[in-house]
Amino acid sequence: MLDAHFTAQRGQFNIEMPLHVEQEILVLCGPSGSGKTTILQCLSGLLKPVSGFIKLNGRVLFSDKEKINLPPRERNIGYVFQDYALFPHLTVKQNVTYGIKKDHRNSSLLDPLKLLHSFGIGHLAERYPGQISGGEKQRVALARALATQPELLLLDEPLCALDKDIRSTLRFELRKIHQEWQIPFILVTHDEEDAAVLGDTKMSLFRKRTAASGTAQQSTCSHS
Ligand SMILES: Nc1ncnc2c1ncn2[C@@H]1O[C@H](COP(=O)(O)OP(=O)(O)OP(=O)(O)O)[C@@H](O)[C@H]1O
Repeated sequence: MLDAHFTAQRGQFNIEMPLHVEQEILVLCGPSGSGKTTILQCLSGLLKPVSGFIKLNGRVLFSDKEKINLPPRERNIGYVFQDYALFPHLTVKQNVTYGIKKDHRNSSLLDPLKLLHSFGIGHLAERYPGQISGGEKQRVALARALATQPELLLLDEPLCALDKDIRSTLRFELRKIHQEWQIPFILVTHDEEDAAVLGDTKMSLFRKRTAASGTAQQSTCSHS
């Protein structure tokens, strides 16, 4: 379970974010620049919030009062980036193996090939990212993120680069993966259909101008 309430700042932009996510898919929606990526970056440890706290399954990841700010590698959070961020010089199998913690690499439970087969891409193990399609890259990125055995999975626009048919197949697969892994997912999307099909809960972000100069921006949110 994720429990968080923090504020963050990016230049003239600031946001206050209360979050409570059980084993569900929370969809974050909002216009461009409303702070969706900023929220994922704070949760994953790539950006330090200004104040507040972030707790995952009772473990404090960030707390300004307790002066705790765990680095990304100690947070146990999987992150699937918008452009998938696969290593182009590593094969599909090596990309997934990279996600497996060193002391688990010999465990049969986390066999990268088994993981690839469970995503229907076992036959692509020896190919490089430049030799596979967008939908296949998306599956590799998911397999790599889940290979770390995360307690929370963050997905930034995971389906945006894909065409309509593969998009609906992958929506269904994402829901299946979520049921199998039983961890909270936070998914950012601009797409109403993604939000409706994938989200157990939806949080909408809104931008408003706050400073007299009209340059400062603040985001607020509402749940549905
Ligand atoms: N490195 C940065 N320095 C200064 N301001 C930034 C930086 N990164 C983002 N911002 C600003 O922070 C605000 C929120 O950006 P963020 O990327 O979180 O929005 P988003 O909702 O994810 O947008 P999009 O849907 O376009 O990806 C925007 O106003 C943006 O201009």
